[in-house]
Amino acid sequence: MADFSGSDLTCLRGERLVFGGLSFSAKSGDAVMLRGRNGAGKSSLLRLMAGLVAPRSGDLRWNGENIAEDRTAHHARTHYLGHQDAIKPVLTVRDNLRLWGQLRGVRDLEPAIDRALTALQIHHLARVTGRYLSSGQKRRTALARVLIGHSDLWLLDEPTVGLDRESCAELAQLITEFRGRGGIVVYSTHIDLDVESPTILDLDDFAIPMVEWLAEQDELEDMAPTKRAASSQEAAQ
Ligand SMILES: Nc1ncnc2c1ncn2[C@@H]1O[C@H](COP(=O)(O)OP(=O)(O)OP(=O)(O)O)[C@@H](O)[C@H]1O
Repeated sequence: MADFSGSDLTCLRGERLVFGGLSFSAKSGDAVMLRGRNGAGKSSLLRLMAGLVAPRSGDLRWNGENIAEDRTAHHARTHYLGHQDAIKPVLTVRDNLRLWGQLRGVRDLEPAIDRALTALQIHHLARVTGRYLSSGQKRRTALARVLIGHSDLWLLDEPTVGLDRESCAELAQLITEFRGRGGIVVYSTHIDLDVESPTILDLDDFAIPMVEWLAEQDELEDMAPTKRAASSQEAAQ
């Protein structure tokens, strides 16, 4: 039984504190749905969960171990699907999937690609190059990547964008099957995806009001001379 949790997370993007005091916990078979207004920090949280950026404070743990301790292990167990489909325009759909599988060191790659193409109903597009795909077909190809190779954690940022109603239903079914195999899925969406009883994490509940953010900036500025004094002392020693 796997356990994925975050405690007291604060996220800084650029110079802006996006959210603070955010905690969550998920176990094998769980689904966590992120929601919140535009800019609330759903993508940012997914990037923290993927280990692509570090939280400003707080930590993320997999089976009790901080994911920052072994990023390679965390990347190996995680499939992260961001906003960008990252489909190479000059490669065919099959070659895109093959490249991805090779990068992840997937064994028995060709049958795995066939299964993913079938699951996403894009087998007929296998020989089409990326540049000729519609946005929905690109999204399905990106989702097919998630099915290639073993993973314990799916992090899906707006997976339904560009998908028609039928594809959304198929995605919900793939999520159900993944959960049935003990996977944990965290996803953001602005539309209703038919996923059974997800835990809902509303990022609006963790927004840091501008006034608090400004106070924090003042604190940081006040701290700066102290830090400078400390580092010049350190240099003198
Ligand atoms: N690369 C970046 N550099 C600086 N600030 C960023 C960056 N990316 C996002 N932000 C800021 O971080 C905040 C959170 O953005 P994020 O994309 O995580 O929100 P979101 O909830 O996913 O939004 P949406 O629903 O519009 O996709 C926003 O205020 C945004 O302007």
